[in-house]
Amino acid sequence: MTKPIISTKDVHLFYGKKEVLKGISMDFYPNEITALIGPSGSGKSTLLRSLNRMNDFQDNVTITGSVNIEDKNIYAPTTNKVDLRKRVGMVFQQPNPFPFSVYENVAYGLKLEKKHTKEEIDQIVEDSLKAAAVWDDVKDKLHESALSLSGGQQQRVCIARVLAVHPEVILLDEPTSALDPISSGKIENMLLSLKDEYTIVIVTHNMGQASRISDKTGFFLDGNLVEYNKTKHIFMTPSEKETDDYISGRFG
Ligand SMILES: Nc1ncnc2c1ncn2[C@@H]1O[C@H](COP(=O)(O)OP(=O)(O)OP(=O)(O)O)[C@@H](O)[C@H]1O
Repeated sequence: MTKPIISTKDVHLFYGKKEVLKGISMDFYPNEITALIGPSGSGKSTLLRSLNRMNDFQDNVTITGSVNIEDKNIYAPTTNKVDLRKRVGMVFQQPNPFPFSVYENVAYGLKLEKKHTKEEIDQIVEDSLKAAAVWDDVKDKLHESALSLSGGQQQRVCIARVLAVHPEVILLDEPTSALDPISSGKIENMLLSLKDEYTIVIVTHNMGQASRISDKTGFFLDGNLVEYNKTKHIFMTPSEKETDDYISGRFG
C-alpha cells in the first residue's frame, strides 16, 4: 500500500488562546492533489502553513500533535527549517516575485545552494519555467524584471521558483484567486501535469477548481476537518450534512 508522504496527527493550533485547528489528522499521498475547502476562517490556510512550519513566522502560535514527513516529526527541535521549506515549497495567494529579473527569481534558491555550475543553473531555470508553463511567455525576457509580467505570468514564475529547488511537496494557498479565468486554467492544467512528480496540496474557494483538479478533498469547518475523502465522493455523495450544505452553496 502507498505510504503517505505527510501525516498530521491530532494537530491543535492556537493563536494566543484562540484554538483555530482542533485536532486535525490527515494523510497526504504522493502524486496526488489534495484540495482543502471550507468557509473563510475555517483553518485551511493555517493547516497548510503548518505543513512546512510557516506558522513559525508568527508570534503567539502554539501547536500540539505531530506533522510527520516520512516518519519524522517536522516539529522536532532538530529540524532544519530551511531544508524543510525546500522539501515542502509554498506558493501564496498574491504572486510575490522578488524585484529581480525572471532568471534571478528562479535561480535564487539554486544560487544559495552553491551546488551548481552556471550552465546547470541555466538549464534548471529553463526546465522549471517550462514545467510551470510560462517559458514561452518569458523566454525572450529572462533578464527583465519579473514585476513587469502579468499577474498570471508572475504566479507561474513563482511556481517555477519553487520547482527549481526540487521539492517533494508543493503547498498552494489560493494560487489563482487573484487571476483571470484563462490564467487560472493554465495553472490548473500545469498542476495536473506536475502531479506525476510531486505531491500537491491546494487551498481553494473555487469548488469547480477543487472538483476539476484534486484527487482528494478535505472539508474544514470552524477548525475541524469535517470530512476527508476522494473528491468524487465529497462532491457527489458527501457523508456529512455540513459538507453537502457547503458544496451546494447553502452556507459559506
Ligand atoms: N496571525 C493570526 N493571529 C490570530 N488569528 C489568526 C491569525 N491568522 C489566522 N487567524 C485566525 O485563525 C482562523 C483560521 O484562519 P485561516 O486563515 O486558517 O482560515 P481559512 O479557512 O484559510 O480562511 P480564508 O479562506 O479566509 O483564507 C481565523 O479565525 C483567523 O482569524
